[in-house]
Amino acid sequence: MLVPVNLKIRWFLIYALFGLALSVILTSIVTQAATKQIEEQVGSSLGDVAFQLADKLERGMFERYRDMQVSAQLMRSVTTGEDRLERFRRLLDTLQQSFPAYAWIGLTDADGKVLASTQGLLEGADVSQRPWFIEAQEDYFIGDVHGALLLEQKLNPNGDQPLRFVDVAVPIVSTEGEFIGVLGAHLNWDWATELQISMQRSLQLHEAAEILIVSSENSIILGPANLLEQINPIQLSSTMLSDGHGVMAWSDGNEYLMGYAVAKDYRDYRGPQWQVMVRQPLDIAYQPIRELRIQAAWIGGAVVLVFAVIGWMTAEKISRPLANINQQLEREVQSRTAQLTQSNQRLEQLATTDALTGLGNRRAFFAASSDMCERSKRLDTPLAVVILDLDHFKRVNDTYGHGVGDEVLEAVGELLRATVRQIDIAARTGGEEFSLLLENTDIKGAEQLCDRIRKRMEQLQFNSDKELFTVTMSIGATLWQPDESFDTTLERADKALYQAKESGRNRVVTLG
Ligand SMILES: Nc1nc2c(ncn2[C@@H]2O[C@H](COP(=O)(O)OP(=O)(O)OP(=O)(O)O)[C@@H](O)[C@H]2O)c(=O)[nH]1
Repeated sequence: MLVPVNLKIRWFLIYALFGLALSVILTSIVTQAATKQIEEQVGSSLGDVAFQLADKLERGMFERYRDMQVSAQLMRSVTTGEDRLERFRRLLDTLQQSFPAYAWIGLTDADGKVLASTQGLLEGADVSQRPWFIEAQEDYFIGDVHGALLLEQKLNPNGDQPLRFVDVAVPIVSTEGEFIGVLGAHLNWDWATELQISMQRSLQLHEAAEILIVSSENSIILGPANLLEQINPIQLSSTMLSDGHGVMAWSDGNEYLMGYAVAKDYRDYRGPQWQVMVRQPLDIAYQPIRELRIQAAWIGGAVVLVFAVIGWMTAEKISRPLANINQQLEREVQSRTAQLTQSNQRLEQLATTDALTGLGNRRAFFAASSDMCERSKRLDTPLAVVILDLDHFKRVNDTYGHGVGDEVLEAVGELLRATVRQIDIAARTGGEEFSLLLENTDIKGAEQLCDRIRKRMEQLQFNSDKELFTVTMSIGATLWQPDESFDTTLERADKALYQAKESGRNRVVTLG
């Protein structure tokens, strides 16, 4: 037996949907976990690079600050001697050679006049209005990135890119505690660029990752050319101010996975507080997740397929017995319905049939009368109503016994059945009383038929133990009038019957 197709499809779909839901949930869990992991791993890797660069920058600046401090110590102890300035110049040159990023180192007097400098550059110049000189009169000074016009002309007369510098300056105070000058250095900012390039190598695995250095005034002092000098749009919250990583939206509308670090101070030394940011576009950082999603989609598709196939096969197994039961039930219901219909028909027949003669009973007669009156009216055809009553039937019973009487009644039933048409109604409406409804029959036709019945009855011979005998019947007939009730018609038929009895029995009387 075949399993119904829609049941299989339903089962198939339920399993497929279940598989789909399962793979969607699993994919979402896996990709969420992977996203977190990538954020954590890539973010901390970017953060590490930021931290290392911040540390290198800060350490570099700290070392320059120490260079200046040590040199200043040396210089303050050398206050005499004609070649004093020449010795200072040599010291500064040596210092410059020890660290090539020194673009210029100079010693000023207390009024800001350059006394000695590397390669004698700007000697005699007045730098009293320069921030590094002004600030360094009080305490050491670490300046942010800036250009320097005079130095630029000397050091880079044909350069395409303007030079940028950071300043380190310390006051020189005599042993008596008197301020006698400033030792200042301009550090070529290319130094930081080199550090940045060297760190960039650590980012090889992070495609499109960029390093940015932000000044204490929140301006981008190192990074991609299009971002230089711009204000850093990322507002690090107070909880982020130290080192860390996270996903952040940039002012270009893109999101970046970003590691960041702020250069740390050393003991009493306070550096320039540069902030290093290492950022990778989020869509590139999340590339592995996209790949994972594609893989998960393939696996999910396979899971859905497997589930669907299981569903299809299970449907065979589960639905076959169900279908069997269903069919059995259907057969059972059909058979029970047929039995019930038969029983109902039988009951209906019993309720409307006279058991002795097999003709319709009184109930059937009246039920049929309303239909026939209706049809007669509609078709405008006459309807004859006849009442037949056996004559002296009491005598038959009394003389030959009730059983013989019944046989007579049965014979009347057969006679009537055989005489009337299929469309007519013959019923036993009383003990020895019968009635007919004759469709499309006028009073003349009714009279002829009744007389035929009467004659046949008269001729029927009955056999009792004692003798042969005959029974006659009296018949009253009339027509149903469309404007009258059926009871009125019956009363008229009964009246005709009465007249037949009164006028000698074994006759037919018709009324109207
Ligand atoms: N055998 C038999 N007799 C029945 C049955 N039903 C009624 N009878 C009898 O029919 C008789 C009817 O008698 P009455 O009403 O006096 O009428 P009648 O003897 O036919 O006289 P008229 O009708 O005046 O000719 C009664 O004796 C009833 O017992 C039946 O089913 N079987």
